[in-house]
Amino acid sequence: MNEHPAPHPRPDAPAVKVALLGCGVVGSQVARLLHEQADDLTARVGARVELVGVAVRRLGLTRDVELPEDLFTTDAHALVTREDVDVVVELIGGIEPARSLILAALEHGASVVSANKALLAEDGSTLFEAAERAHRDLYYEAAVAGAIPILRPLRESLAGDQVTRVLGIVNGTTNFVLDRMDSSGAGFDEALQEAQDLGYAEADPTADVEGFDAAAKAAILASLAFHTRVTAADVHREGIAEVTASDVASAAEMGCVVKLLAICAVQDGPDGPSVSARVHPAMIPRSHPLASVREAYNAVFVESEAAGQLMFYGPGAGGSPTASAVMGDLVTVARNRLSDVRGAGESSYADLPVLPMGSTETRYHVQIDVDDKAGVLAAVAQAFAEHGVSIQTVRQEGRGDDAQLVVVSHRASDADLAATVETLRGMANVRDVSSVMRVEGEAE
Ligand SMILES: NC(=O)C1=CN([C@@H]2O[C@H](COP(=O)(O)OP(=O)(O)OC[C@H]3O[C@@H](n4cnc5c(N)ncnc54)[C@H](OP(=O)(O)O)[C@@H]3O)[C@@H](O)[C@H]2O)C=CC1
Ligand SMILES: N[C@@H](CC=O)C(=O)O
Repeated sequence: MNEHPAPHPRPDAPAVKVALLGCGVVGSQVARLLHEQADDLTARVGARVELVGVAVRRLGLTRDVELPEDLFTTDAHALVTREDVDVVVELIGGIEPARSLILAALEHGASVVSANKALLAEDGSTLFEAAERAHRDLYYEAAVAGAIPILRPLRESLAGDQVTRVLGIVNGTTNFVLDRMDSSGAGFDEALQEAQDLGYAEADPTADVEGFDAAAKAAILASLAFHTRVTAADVHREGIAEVTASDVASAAEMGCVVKLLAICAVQDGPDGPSVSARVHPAMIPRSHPLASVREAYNAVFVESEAAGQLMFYGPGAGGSPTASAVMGDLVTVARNRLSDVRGAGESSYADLPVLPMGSTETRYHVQIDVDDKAGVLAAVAQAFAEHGVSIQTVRQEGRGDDAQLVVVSHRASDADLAATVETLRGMANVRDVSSVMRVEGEAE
C-alpha cells in the first residue's frame, strides 16, 4: 500500500500564509512543491500552508511553475509587511534588497526562511539579532550544500559534541566544471555554460568560479560548527579560474583529482582556541572519498571529538534539490508558528580569533619551468631547504625549453611555501613557477 495518510489539520487552525520572494530557479520549485504537496503539507504542519504572494523583479515572464497572475507583485516590501503573512521565504539572493526585506518581515512579525548564503555570511549577526528581538524563526538550511541537511545537524544534533574540523565540497558549479574537465576533457568555458544552463550557478557565476559562494558557505559552517562568528571576509579564498587543463592532467598523473575544497578547523593554542577557514582548489588522491563526488554533488565531512567522522553527501545545487531544503525549513517554521514557539536559534558566540592563512599547513604540488642545465635540480632543492620546506618527491619533465621540475612537498606552512616560491622566482635558472597547488588527503 502506498497511500498517503488523510490530512488531519487542527479543525480551528488558521492557514499558515506564505509570501515568496523570488520565483527563479529555486523559488519556482518551492512554489511547485507548495502546490503539488498541499495535502501532505497540511497533514505534516497541522494547518493549510497557503501561498499568498510572489514578489519578482519583472511581471509577465514565463516561469517554471504555473501560478495565478494575480499572485505576482513587484512590490516586495508591501508583500513582506502584509499583516496576514506568517512566513516569508526569501529566494532573491544577494545583499540588498534581500537584507532590508528580511528585516522588515521580521519586524512585522513574520518568520523567515532563506537560502541566501551571501547575505548570511556577510551580515548574519544583524539578521539573527533581528529574529531574536522579534521572537521569530530565521532558518536557512538551503544556504549550504543544497539538499543536504548539514546546518541542522551542526546546530542541533552535534550541539553537545566538540566539532574540530569540517571539510567538504560545497559548491556544485565548480565541482561540475572540474569533474567535466577531468572526466571528459571539456574546456572550462563549455563546462561552466553547462552548469549555468542546469541552474547550478549563481546569478553572477563569478561568485562560484572565484570561490565567493564556497567562502560564504565555509563561514556559515565554521560559525555553526565552532559556535563562533566567522564572516565571508575571514575566509581565505581562491577560486578555480586559474586551474588549467595541465593542472588537471598533472593531478591525474599523480593519481589525484582537483577539487575546490572548503576546510574549517578549530585548534588549541597557548592563547586559547582559534579557528581557520579556507577555500581553495586542491589535489586529492582518487582513493579519497571526496574524489568520487561527481557533477554538482556536494559532500561535507565533519570530525568531532565524541562522534568521530561523519559524512554528509547529496545534490548541492539546482532548483528542486534546493527547494527540498527550503520546504523542510518551511514545515518547521510553520509548525513553530502554530505552537507559538521559536525553534533552535544561534549559539551564544565565543568570537574566537581567526588564524591567518600563512600559518596553515598542508602539502604542495609545485611546477617549476627551468633551464635544462646541470645543477638546476640541486639549486631548486636548496631553495626549498632554505625555507624549511621538505621535498617528498621531485621529477623532471620535458627537455630544453620545455624542461620542468615537478616538486611535491611534505607538510609545510603557507608562509614558508610562499617564501620558497618567491626565492624560486628570483633564481637565474628558473623561468617561472607555473603552478602551485595544495595537496590534501591522507594518502602519501
Ligand atoms: N540555484 C541554486 O542551485 C541554489 C541557489 N541558492 C540560493 O537561492 C537564492 C535564489 O537563487 P536562484 O533561484 O538560483 O536565483 P534566480 O536568479 O534564478 O532567481 C532570483 C529570483 O529573484 C527575483 N528577484 C531578483 N531581484 C528582485 C527584487 N529586487 N525584487 C523582487 N524579486 C527579485 C527574480 O525575479 P525575475 O524572475 O523577475 O528576474 C527571480 O525570480 C540565492 O540566494 C541563491 O544563492 C542556494 C542553493 C542552491
Ligand atoms: N551556485 C551554487 C548554488 C548552490 O548553493 C553552487 O553551485 O553550489
